[in-house]
Amino acid sequence: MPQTQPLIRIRGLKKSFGDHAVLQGVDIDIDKGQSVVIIGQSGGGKSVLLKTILGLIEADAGSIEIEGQDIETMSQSQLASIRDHIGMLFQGGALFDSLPVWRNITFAITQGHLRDPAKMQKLASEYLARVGLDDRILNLRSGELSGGMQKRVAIARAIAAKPEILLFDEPTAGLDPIRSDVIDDLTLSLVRDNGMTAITITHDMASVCKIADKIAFLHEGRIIWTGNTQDLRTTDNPYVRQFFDRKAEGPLH
Ligand SMILES: Nc1ncnc2c1ncn2[C@@H]1O[C@H](COP(=O)(O)OP(=O)(O)OP(=O)(O)O)[C@@H](O)[C@H]1O
Repeated sequence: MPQTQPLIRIRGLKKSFGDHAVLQGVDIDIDKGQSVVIIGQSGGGKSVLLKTILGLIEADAGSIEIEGQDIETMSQSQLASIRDHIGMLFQGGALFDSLPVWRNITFAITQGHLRDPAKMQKLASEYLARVGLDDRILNLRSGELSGGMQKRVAIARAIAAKPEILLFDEPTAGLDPIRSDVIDDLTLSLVRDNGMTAITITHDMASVCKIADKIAFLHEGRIIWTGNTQDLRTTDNPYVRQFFDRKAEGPLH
C-alpha cells in the first residue's frame, strides 16, 4: 500500500432525504492515526456523514474507500469485518437500558472469547476508569445514571472492542469542562498511543483545539475548509471565522 493512500477517502458523497439535500458532494481524506474533527452548523449533516461511513445510511452518490477499496464493491462479510473495526459513539449514547453498565460496556466483546462475568466486570471497570468513572456504577442501569455518565459509559463501550477507527458524535456534549478534558485526553491517547484513527463531531471549540490534527468544516453539504488548529485560529475564511469566534453576525445564520 503506498504511504500516501488515506485510510478513508470520500469523494462526491451525496445524500438527500426527500427533497432535502443534506450531503451535496462531500470530499475528505482521513489518514491512518489521525484525529480529524468535523465542525459545522447544527443540522448541517455531520451525523449523517458519520452514519454513512459506518454504513447505517446509504449514500445516493459518491464513493467511500477504506484502504483503497470502495465499500460498494465489498461483500457483506467484508463490510461486517470493517464495521467490527469501527467503534461508534452515537449522539444520544444509545445504551441498552435493560442491561447493567458492565454488560453494556462488554456487549460487543461477549460474542468472542470473554464469557466469565467476573472477568467481564473487571474489564468493564478498567474502561470505566479510562472515562473517569467509578466502578461503583457497574451494576446500575442506564436510567439510573446522569446524562453525562451515560455518555461516558457509551464512550467506554465504543472503545472496549479496541476498534481501529473511532467515530465520536459529540463526545463531550453535556459534560462539564473537567470531564470533557478527560474525554479529550482519552481520545488523544487512543490516537497517539494506540494508533487509532478518530473522527469526532463536536461543537466544543476547546476540544477541537486540543484533539484535532485536522479540522473539516461542513457547510451546505460540502467540506468547504480544512486546516489544523493553528489555521483555525488564523483563518480569514468568513464562515469558519464566524463559527470559531461564536458570532451571530456574519454569513452564517
Ligand atoms: N433518517 C433521516 N431521515 C430524514 N432526515 C434525516 C435523517 N437523518 C438525518 N436527517 C436530517 O438530515 C439533516 C442533518 O442531520 P444531522 O443529524 O446529520 O445534523 P448535524 O450536523 O449532525 O446536526 P447537530 O450539530 O445538530 O447534531 C437534518 O435536517 C436531519 O433532520
